[in-house]
Amino acid sequence: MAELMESAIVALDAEGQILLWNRGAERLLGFSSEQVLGKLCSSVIRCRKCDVRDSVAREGKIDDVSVELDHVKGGTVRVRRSARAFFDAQGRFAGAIEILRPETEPALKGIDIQAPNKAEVFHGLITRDSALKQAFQIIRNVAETDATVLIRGESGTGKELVAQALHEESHRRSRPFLAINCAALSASLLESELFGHVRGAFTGAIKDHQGLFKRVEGGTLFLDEIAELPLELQAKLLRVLQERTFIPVGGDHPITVDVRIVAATHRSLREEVKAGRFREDLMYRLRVVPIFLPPLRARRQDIGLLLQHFIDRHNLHGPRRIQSIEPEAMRVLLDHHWPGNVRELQNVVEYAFAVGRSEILRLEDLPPEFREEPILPMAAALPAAESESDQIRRALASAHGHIDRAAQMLGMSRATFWRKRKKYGL
Ligand SMILES: Nc1ncnc2c1ncn2[C@@H]1O[C@H](COP(=O)(O)OP(=O)(O)OP(=O)(O)O)[C@@H](O)[C@H]1O
Repeated sequence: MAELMESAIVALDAEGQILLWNRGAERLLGFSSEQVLGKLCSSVIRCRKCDVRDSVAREGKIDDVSVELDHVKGGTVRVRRSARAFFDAQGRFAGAIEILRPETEPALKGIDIQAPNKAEVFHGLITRDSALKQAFQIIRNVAETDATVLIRGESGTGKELVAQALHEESHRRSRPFLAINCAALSASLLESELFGHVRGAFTGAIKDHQGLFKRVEGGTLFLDEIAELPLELQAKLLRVLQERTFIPVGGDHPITVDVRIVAATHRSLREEVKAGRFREDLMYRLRVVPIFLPPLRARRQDIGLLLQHFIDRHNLHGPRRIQSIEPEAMRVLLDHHWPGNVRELQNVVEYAFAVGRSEILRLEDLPPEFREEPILPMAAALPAAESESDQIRRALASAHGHIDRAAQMLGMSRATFWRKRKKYGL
């Protein structure tokens, strides 16, 4: 208890007005309670890039998020912020209580994040899995460097969240984080999107267009599905990595940029190099620090944890509450192959909330593929009335997450299949 009294504790209402400011907060940031009570937190401690309150309202809590706050003497203090929301009688977000710890202090007692099988929360990623916890540690270690990071993992394993975590943990956190999917655009559009173009570079280029590399200056650029980057653009990316310069489409002089690249792939780049589709020199440049995210089926202990997490989130906001999971439904969920990983699990919970009516999550509240194992040899075998999203879901389940095979089953190109999957959140 004495320790809690020493911690910096702050309470805010839904608008961000400061309701409570204890002695610990006075010591940490230098402002007296008289100076801050009743004022807007954004005008006093001016959190850098602080969307923390939005997250608390949405998620009900945040754990150990790194933020930068103003100190009374000028300058800033980097703190780790944990918060719990409180709600009014109608269930509306009414404010939050926060605990702030200086960045250098060890984690809160009682949250022993290193112990095996204990859940660890890291920038929105939750896990009990030791391989994923190791990945978090690598992220913490390399975040402050400018080393290029290559994240490998199946779709829905949290690659984009990891890239964001790297950005948030790095000195670039107050600069932009931008992401692009290299599989979603044609080569020429992708080139223009990445590097920009000058007026008159091609028909329709009526004015200069700033590319992502320029817009992200000082920050982090996340290149998802990097294995799909066309060969001609690979040379251009290599140049950015080696010389920190690029030439916009149609331009005639190089532009210098300071950008950290984080790339991700669900394929082995080594295999792509062997097949002649990816430049070996670029692979080495990109995978200075490789981070592997295991699929959900390889970390079964996370299934229950994530189910609970997503159910809690819905319980907090929606009209319906789920208090327990029927044993048969739980068995099916634990046995599932999870080709779409955490994203798929998130969607299954959403489906169950939309379809079910009781406080118990039952087998019949799960999507159809959980009730009968799908056998899907060809697109022709699909029931005519099935929606496109259901077709994609079934194809993915049948192909055990193999994107190429699933796309082939539905007679789609990889890129089209990918786009549709993203559209339906599968
Ligand atoms: N460990 C985790 N804990 C909580 N949520 C997670 C976790 N991993 C992923 N998610 C959630 O799952 C969804 C998919 O994550 P994300 O977009 O980062 O995956 P991805 O690997 O980048 O997928 P894709 O390759 O298909 O773009 C997001 O809503 C994310 O918040």
